[in-house]
Amino acid sequence: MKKQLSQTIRKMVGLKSTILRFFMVFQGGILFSFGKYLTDLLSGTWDLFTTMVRNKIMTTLEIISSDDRDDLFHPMFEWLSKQSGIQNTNNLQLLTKECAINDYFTKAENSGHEIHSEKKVSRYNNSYLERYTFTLSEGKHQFHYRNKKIHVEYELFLDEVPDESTHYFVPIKDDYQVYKLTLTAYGDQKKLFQEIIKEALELKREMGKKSSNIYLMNKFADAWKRDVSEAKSIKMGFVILKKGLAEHLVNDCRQFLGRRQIYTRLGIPFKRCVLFYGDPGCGKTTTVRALAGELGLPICIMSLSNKELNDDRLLTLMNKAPRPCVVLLEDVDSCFVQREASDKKDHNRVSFSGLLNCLDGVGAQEGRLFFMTTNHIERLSPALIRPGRVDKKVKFQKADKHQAEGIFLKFFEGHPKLAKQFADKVPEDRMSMALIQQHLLNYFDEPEKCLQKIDELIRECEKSEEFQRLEKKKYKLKQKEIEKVKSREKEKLDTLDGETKIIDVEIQNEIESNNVIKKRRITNPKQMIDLK
Ligand SMILES: Nc1ncnc2c1ncn2[C@@H]1O[C@H](COP(=O)(O)OP(=O)(O)OP(=O)(O)O)[C@@H](O)[C@H]1O
Repeated sequence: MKKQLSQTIRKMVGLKSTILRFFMVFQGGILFSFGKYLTDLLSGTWDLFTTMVRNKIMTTLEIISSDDRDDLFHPMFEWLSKQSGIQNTNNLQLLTKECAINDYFTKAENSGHEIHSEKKVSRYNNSYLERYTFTLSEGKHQFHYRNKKIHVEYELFLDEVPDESTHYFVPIKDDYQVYKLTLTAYGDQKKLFQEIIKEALELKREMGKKSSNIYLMNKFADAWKRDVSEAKSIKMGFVILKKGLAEHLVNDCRQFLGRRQIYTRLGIPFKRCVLFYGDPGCGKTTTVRALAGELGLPICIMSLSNKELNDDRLLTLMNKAPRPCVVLLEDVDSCFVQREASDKKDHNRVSFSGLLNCLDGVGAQEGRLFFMTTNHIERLSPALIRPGRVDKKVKFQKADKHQAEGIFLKFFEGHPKLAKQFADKVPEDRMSMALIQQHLLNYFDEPEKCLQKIDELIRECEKSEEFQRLEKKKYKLKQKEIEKVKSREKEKLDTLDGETKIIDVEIQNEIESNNVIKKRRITNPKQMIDLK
């Protein structure tokens, strides 16, 4: 009985202590949570208060680098690096760069930075410049602009970045590096910041003139990324096309760009679409790049066979492209073989209707110059290339005499005689410009050898199946032409009543490689003409 009682008392005491312990922990938890809530509230209120005070007495300008826009970050960074106050700081970053001498793009890139050391080095007969410069480093800096002190904070975001619209932090995608520049000055300095922005914009224009202005799709195919490889923009003089074609294309584009008001007045979408078709390596892509360079427009290049690209992303890209700009859609045949193909809609790919929406959509109507390229025009759906959708079709053929001579002169400027001989040797419309370029590159320093060795290349080409096919085609066309001329002459002879007359027969045989005009003088009309 005693034992039982003592056990019951012990149990009750144990229970009580458990309850007591539980309450103590609970109480502690409540106190901790309350404390945390209170400190959060206080720090939040403090942040709000300091932000309000800062906004009242200071002006702040934030610039965030972003890969999907033609933003002001890089020009602003360049501009800041030029400011003497920034250069005087002890908080600098070393930028090591090697560039080809006379590489104006790289020079422009580094123009503002204090040069720590510069050394000329020679490698494989090329001169390079090894340059060590100081640039803005991460952290806080300050400088004076128009007698006002400006504080600069340069931050790098590795995991998250503040979203522009919501201001919440959002995760950064894999291949993005996001930087932020914050400029702060006391007082209402909006005007001062506007001046700074103006100067940065001017610098951006300068940089834009010298850089490539090429935009490529990013890894996710949902945004444009400026091509930072040191590819420069090329001009029309770089490509050697059939006589008159380059001028025609430039004039056509210039005319279009100058007709915005006419298009608007007539209610026609302000866009132009040109299809370049023909053999590979004949200069379709290069011509589009050169046209963009000549017109001083940015060029956005996209390959429709990219697996990441789909209809939605294509539209997004179109809306995000700079305006006006040149849009190059490469190898359109690879995705849009036939209209029916769109029925089997693959969600990871661009559908036929997706491309049509992209060409006809609102995003396309802002002075966009579309260029589509294909090696197989016959595979394209007629709906894609109908008038109104495609305004112009240009065929790119293999090199003619004029092109062969031009490209030889491009490599060996001081050898016009050799260039003529070279062009005489190259068979018309049999070799692509890319193939001839490869040959010229093989004998870069030896123009005579280059001329001599072209015979070997021609012999090799003659063995190829394509060459044989083209030869057969040429033979058939020639036969047809001869038949036509024969029947025309026969008709004329039948109407001559046996009189002796002089007939000049002119055959401009386009199929003939040298475009020679053949003349036959026939004194006796009754004589049979053999033109073979
Ligand atoms: N007309 C040309 N003038 C100068 N260079 C040319 C010309 N055509 C081709 N090339 C040279 O050949 C290479 C390939 O040219 P490009 O890519 O423009 O050809 P393409 O017709 O677009 O070929 P593909 O159909 O295979 O895409 C480039 O390096 C370019 O320099």
